[in-house]
Amino acid sequence: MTAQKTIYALSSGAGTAGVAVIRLSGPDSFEALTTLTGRHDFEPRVATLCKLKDPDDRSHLDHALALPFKEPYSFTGEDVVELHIHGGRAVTEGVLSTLHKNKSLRMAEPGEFTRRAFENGKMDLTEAEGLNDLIHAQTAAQRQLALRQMDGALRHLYEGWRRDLVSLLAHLEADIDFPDEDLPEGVAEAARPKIRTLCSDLKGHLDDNNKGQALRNGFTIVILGAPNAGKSSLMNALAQSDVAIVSDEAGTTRDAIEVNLDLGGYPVRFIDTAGIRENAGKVESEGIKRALNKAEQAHLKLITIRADEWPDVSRETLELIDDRSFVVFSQSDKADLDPAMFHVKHPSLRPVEVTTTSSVTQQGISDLLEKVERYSVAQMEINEAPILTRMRHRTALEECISHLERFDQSATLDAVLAAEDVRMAARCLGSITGLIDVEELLDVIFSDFCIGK
Ligand SMILES: Nc1nc2c(c(=O)[nH]1)N(C=O)[C@@H](CNc1ccc(C(=O)N[C@@H](CCC(=O)O)C(=O)O)cc1)CN2
Ligand SMILES: Nc1nc2c(ncn2[C@@H]2O[C@H](COP(=O)(O)OP(=O)(O)OP(=O)(O)O)[C@@H](O)[C@H]2O)c(=O)[nH]1
Ligand SMILES: [Mg+2]
Repeated sequence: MTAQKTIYALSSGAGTAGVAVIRLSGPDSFEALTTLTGRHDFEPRVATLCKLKDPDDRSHLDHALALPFKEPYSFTGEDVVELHIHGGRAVTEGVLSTLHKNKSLRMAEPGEFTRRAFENGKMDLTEAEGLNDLIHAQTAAQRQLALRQMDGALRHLYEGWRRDLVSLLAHLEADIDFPDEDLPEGVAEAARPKIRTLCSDLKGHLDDNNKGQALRNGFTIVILGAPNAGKSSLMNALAQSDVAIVSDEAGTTRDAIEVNLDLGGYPVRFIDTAGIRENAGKVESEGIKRALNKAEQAHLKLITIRADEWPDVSRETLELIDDRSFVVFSQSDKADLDPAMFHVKHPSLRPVEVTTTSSVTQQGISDLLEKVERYSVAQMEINEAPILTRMRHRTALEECISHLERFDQSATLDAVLAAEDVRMAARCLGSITGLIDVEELLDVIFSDFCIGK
């Protein structure tokens, strides 16, 4: 492999801070450190206090800690130098522009350090994705999920399955290449039950109610109902902040408004939407279209119905109520209503809960929040089993299953076809971990990272 160009980037966040870290990786990292300090006496994995200077005019840039790592024992597997500098704008800009003048270096692209770690075998793609998830984790449960994936939970699962397929494939191919040799009868037949078991393991793994994806992306709760039902007021009451505009004018909310909450360590996103009604004007109709669109993506819908208008509920509102909905009788301070009335009037509808709230008196708000938390946590709670977190993995696993299901038919027909199905299935698993040739995938995955990571 040809030596890669040495890259550098600010690895800590933007903005003023006590300390910032600039990271260099590649064959010229140590040389660049010498250029900045005029010193050669650095020891791998030992932090050394040193003065950084611009080699052109000897101007003083910072008093810094330099921490070098000798390849292959570094995050990227290459020579790495970390400069732990003072975190102000002038210092970071000064050091970065000095590095910029060094012709043997270039700025890192987003995710490039991690990409090199992957290319040097420090991690597979699922671990790299876990690392990215860890950096973006907003809640404790998301952090745990990401750390588990970084530790290789998915890598071991998918690699195990792939190894099983590769070993079956070896037998099938031996049978094709040496049909007259003294091999056991019906290799394809013998593989059949194993393939079926694997297929059902894969399906079991996929059949997770999208738990991992919900936990990773946040559990989406959409507040819906007629104009003036009190949706924006409810959202503000739940979030305990004035995120959405409230007014007595019907049709106040047009765009969907989001607020993220941490409920017991689990990420929940509330979305307030435009009131749904017929014969709305042009802008409001667009808002309603967006509301219905959000309703389709919702993990849970809060359907607000004004207590003081009951039992008058529009058809549009009733149609939204399903087994992933709570009915919320809003503005309970205006009318005293028993939640049980809902079932009496609409026995065929099956909302999970029916509650009453008032955004003015706060009646029922904390009770609703508790019910919402219980429901969403139950949908996201994970056990020890490795858990699927991405659409990319789901699609590849589904494709893998389709090849395995085709094997069942091919095995009766033709050993060559059967082997090809197994090979394709193994390839699908390999594309998830990246332990096969997946060059075109890499740009997509790593461009999603931050610079300096
Ligand atoms: N200063 C600093 N802090 C950091 C990082 C970093 O790169 N720099 N990390 C960056 O993400 C995380 C720690 N992850 C790291 C992972 C591997 C290696 C490393 O040097 N690995 C070598 C040696 C392993 C060992 O000593 O056990 C290797 O894998 O060969 C360093 C950091 C979080 N904190
Ligand atoms: N008394 C009382 N008034 C409320 C309550 N909730 C909302 N209101 C009032 O009802 C009116 C409409 O409230 P919003 O929260 O803007 O209603 P909305 O459903 O978001 O309305 P649109 O965005 O137009 O669809 C405002 O005047 C609020 O002050 C409540 O719990 N009690
Ligand atoms: Mg509103």
